[in-house]
Amino acid sequence: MTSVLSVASEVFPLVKTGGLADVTGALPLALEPLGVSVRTLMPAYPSVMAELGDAEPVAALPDLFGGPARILSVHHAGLDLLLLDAPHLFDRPGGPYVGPNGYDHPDNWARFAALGKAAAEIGLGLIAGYRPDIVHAHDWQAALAPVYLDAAGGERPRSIITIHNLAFQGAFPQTIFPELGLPETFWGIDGVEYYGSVGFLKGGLRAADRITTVSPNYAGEILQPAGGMGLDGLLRGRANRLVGIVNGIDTSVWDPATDPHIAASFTRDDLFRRSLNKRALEAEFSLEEDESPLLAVVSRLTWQKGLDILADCVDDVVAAGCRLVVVGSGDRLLEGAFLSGAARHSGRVGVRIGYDELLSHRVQAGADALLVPSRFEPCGLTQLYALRYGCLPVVSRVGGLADTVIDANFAALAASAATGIVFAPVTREALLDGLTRLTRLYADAPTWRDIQRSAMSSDVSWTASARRYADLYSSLSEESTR
Ligand SMILES: Nc1ncnc2c1ncn2[C@@H]1O[C@H](COP(=O)(O)OP(=O)(O)O[C@H]2O[C@H](CO)[C@@H](O)[C@H](O)[C@H]2O)[C@@H](O)[C@H]1O
Repeated sequence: MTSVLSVASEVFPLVKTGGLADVTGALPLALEPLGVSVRTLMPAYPSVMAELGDAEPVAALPDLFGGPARILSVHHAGLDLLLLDAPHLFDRPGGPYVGPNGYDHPDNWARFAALGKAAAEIGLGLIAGYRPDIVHAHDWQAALAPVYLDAAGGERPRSIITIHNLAFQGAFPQTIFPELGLPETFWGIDGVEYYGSVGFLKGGLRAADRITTVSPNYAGEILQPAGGMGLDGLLRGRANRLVGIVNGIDTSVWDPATDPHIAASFTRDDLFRRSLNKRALEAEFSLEEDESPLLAVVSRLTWQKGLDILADCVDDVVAAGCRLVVVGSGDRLLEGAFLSGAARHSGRVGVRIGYDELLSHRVQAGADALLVPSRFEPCGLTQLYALRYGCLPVVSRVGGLADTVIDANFAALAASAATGIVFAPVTREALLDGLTRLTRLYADAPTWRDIQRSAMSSDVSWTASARRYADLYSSLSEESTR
């Protein structure tokens, strides 16, 4: 049995701001039947302590970046959790990364260096009777775990870092370097130094024994200057250590046949029941009730997601006879652009600014198509939920979107393989062209239903990808420490 310590700043269902949490919450469950036992280390934020504060203390770190910390152990939602209880770093209002004023917590460097340091200490035997074979760090917040393991030298677990989003690199001023407690030699190109700053992700990518990212196509894109966000040189140098494994989704949480959060359950064999969800969604967003295509967005509203391009097209979408619902939050200008679109087109466009997990289920169940015009997308999960719910994804041909959606071109339609619309490049013209193709297909009801059935038959589960992680873990744990 391979033993893995997974390290992340967010884990579904406890704390989620995006797709990272879905992955760190679901992957351990998919690995268990494959003989991989995963313990997950995450910060004990106030909401986590409120729910699980009576967890059992299993280790102490008397001085972790300016205060005492404990490691608590608890089982929750099928996960074997280790909580990093460090009140001086995590017991405060706000979100995991941002304070109530909307700005990053000023000591984020210490908060997440502490997460990496605690992970390394656990990897090296801090908890009596527990010594993982692998420490698997997710994104910049956990990226110092491989660095501290590397710095410790000697016998140590193997390390993996997974890039969920290269845009967030955890860069901090050089002045914090002495506080990290790393050897002087780690200030340099082979350590955490990145153009004169401390780069958490950069350090993790340098130190980890393996690097993974969340789709094969994105693994290729980040080796190019256009997709590498300044790290492509380093990544090219380590390309033989890099692998792309496409994300899955938790198909028990996202199952239209049993979903308790939608108006009417349905399967690929009784798709007519789906229209009850469409009616419910129209009512919820005060939209006119009709049979025109109902398009949807569920997303962080950011440049990455290309939603400024969609915001520019709202009038065209309505002119083409479609309706649109948008659920999301983020960039204030984008929020305003969609809200003003809704004000201009009352009854045709509905917008909900905010984050609402259950509403996202109702949208996937009721909308006809989900729009994901991302400029870059390491994998993307919403298009996977959409496939599962017969809500046809309209995606740009980038990253994991290109790996997971089969465009309804002539050949794919003839082979009954199409599962959505894929457009390129990421421009207003190409998006509108994709939407024109969509409305034509929608008008042809039998073809539309065929595509929905193919979409719903796509394997979006974790099964195949969990196997790939299990194989990676077992081959890596057999390698000896450098
Ligand atoms: N307003 C809202 N209300 C409710 N739910 C909302 C919401 N806004 C977003 N969500 C949910 O948040 C998640 C977003 O996941 P994505 O994978 O699509 O993107 P994200 O950029 O966060 O993740 C990063 O990490 C993941 C995981 O590896 C990669 O798939 C992705 O490409 C990468 O950018 C989905 O579960 C979605 O339903």
